[in-house]
Amino acid sequence: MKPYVISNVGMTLDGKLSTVENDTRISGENDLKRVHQIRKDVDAIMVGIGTVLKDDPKLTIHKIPLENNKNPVRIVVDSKLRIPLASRVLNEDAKTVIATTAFDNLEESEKNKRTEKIKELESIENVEIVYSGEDKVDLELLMSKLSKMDIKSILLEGGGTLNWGMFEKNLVDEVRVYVAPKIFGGSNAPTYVDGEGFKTLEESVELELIDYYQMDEGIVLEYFVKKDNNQDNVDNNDN
Ligand SMILES: NC(=O)c1ccc[n+]([C@@H]2O[C@H](COP(=O)([O-])OP(=O)(O)OC[C@H]3O[C@@H](n4cnc5c(N)ncnc54)[C@H](O)[C@@H]3O)[C@@H](O)[C@H]2O)c1
Ligand SMILES: Nc1nc(=O)c(N)c(NC[C@H](O)[C@H](O)[C@H](O)COP(=O)(O)O)[nH]1
Repeated sequence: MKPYVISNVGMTLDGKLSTVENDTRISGENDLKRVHQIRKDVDAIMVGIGTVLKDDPKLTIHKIPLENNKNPVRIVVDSKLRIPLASRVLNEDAKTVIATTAFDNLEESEKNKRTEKIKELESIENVEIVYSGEDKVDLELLMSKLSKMDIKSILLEGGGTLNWGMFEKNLVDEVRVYVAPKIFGGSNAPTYVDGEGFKTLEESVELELIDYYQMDEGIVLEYFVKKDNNQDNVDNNDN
């Protein structure tokens, strides 16, 4: 079994997640409230280390009242443990899982640096480190470990590289995108799904429209990710 994954982004009409200079003012105020409602509905929020380094997000519920809810678990996919200790995502507002990789194949000095960083991270009360794969995080293994940690639903917020990793492994179940009436341009600007890319239509992700509606000055599009049959069988066999 794996957690149910909802991918949500704020995107410009030309598919960008920020400008080339990392201006990320895309969603309007009501859309941010929509995003925080999803945060309230899920067990965890997941981002890649690139997003933490660029945005320093809090990844807590603060645009709508938290009421008696707890903040969702924050998951940062960070294969080389680059996360700065001062990151807001490491504060005491919620539990934080750092998803990283084994590193016994590294040479001595690198190994020592990792061990040092792990000691510093583990000294932070609400931080847990989860190891999956080598070089880059094995996202399928991570999903299975998170499911065993009672994380049954995840809001995947991005960025484009992590979104690619998750789509490539067919780990996304739902897509919700706010499309702003803006054009950022820039072949180097981050897009919704970056990474290697599918080579053929057959390999690509197929979506089934659930709903669409206006929001602020933009429009929200919601889809299910179509799963091919044998993938469903695989999921069932995991039960
Ligand atoms: N507008 C939005 O909704 C939104 C949401 C999130 C991020 N962003 C923007 O996206 C940009 C960050 O995106 P990004 O692509 O640079 O970084 P990212 O946040 O996607 O993090 C990717 C990094 O995660 C690590 N990683 C480890 N294992 C991985 C795996 N198996 N697959 C993929 N990544 C793995 C790697 O270090 C990789 O470089 C920033 O500009 C941020 O503002 C925008
Ligand atoms: N849906 C959405 N619309 C945007 O316009 C935008 N810039 C983000 N960015 C996603 C990123 O993961 C964090 O949502 C923000 O960086 C702010 O996060 P916080 O409020 O600090 O938790 N997400």
